[in-house]
Amino acid sequence: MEGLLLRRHAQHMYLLMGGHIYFQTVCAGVQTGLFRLLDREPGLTLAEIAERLGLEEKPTRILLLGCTSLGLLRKRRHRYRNGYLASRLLVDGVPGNVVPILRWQQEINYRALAHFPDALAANTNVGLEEFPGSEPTLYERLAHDARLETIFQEAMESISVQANQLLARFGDFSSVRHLVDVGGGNGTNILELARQHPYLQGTVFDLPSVCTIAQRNFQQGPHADRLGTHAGNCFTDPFPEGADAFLFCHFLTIWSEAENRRLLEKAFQALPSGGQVMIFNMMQADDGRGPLSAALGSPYFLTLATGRGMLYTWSEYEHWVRDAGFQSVSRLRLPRDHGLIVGRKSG
Ligand SMILES: C[S@@+](CC[C@H](N)C(=O)[O-])C[C@H]1O[C@@H](n2cnc3c(N)ncnc32)[C@H](O)[C@@H]1O
Repeated sequence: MEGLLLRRHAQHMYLLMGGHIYFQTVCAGVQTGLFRLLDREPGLTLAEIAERLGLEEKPTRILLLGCTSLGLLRKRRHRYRNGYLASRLLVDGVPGNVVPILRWQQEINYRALAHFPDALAANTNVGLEEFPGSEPTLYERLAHDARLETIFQEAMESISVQANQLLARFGDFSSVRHLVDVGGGNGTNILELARQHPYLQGTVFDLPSVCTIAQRNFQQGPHADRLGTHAGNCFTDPFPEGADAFLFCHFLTIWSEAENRRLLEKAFQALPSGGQVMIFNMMQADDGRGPLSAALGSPYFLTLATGRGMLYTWSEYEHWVRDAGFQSVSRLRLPRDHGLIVGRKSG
């Protein structure tokens, strides 16, 4: 019995200790084009795969062994096919694929997260030293590198695009006329909201280099007349005027409690009576036991993004919203560990 128990724990230990290898195996499957190849031509042999990918047979064997034992490929006799996860999530171009997220993890987060233990000791984002520049946040440093900034924004879009559909579908925007998306990134959220709500006017309030990307996306789309950008720093510049709702979408996870309180108070001051504040992101359970998404997301904010954020609990956000002056605070639980908290400025 004890042997069985130990074996099960040992299996779990493999998962914990081999995480870096698992991750690189998945990335290698994407980067070599293996999953794309098997999507086009399922049932190839080792030799055929090696030949088509332009690799030697031995490294191809290692890659196939890794992907098969991780459940990403299925092997029958001598032939390989994509498993469910690989075919749904790891093939470029398949709707809902996570390839941009993997690219972000690999090119931006991976090396930086090796500094996690140091970040715990220093209580700041020491992982930032992997990126040139002197600015205190990842977002500002990315402005020096257009390639990395695009990788970052595409990953955010990929993360947000599914979640945003939940926001647009379940959030109540019926009384909103002008929504400002604070830290709205490349405009994906507001584009989706504008598509679903024909009377909604939207503004992305983000750093200048990011607003350029959002503006380009708006001009290419069908709602250019209703969408715009406002370049600035949400802490040091005034919030745009004329909004009756401020949305903080995957944004308050970045900052400290004190900074979030400041942002919510600033939103309260800038809103007319009846105006709303909306917080939409992954939520940590009030009992602090998870979910896993919150546990895995939080080290990124400490070690790299700003050194000041994490995935906070529902109750923390609700307290801050109330303390900022909002009333009728409500929470809406959504799939993918997401949630929407809304507060209203009473008239
Ligand atoms: C995690 S991304 C979220 C993007 C978008 N809201 C979404 O849900 O996909 C954070 C965004 O905040 C922006 N940002 C960071 N610091 C900012 C600041 N001080 N003022 C305004 N925007 C900022 C970044 O440029 C980035 O687009």
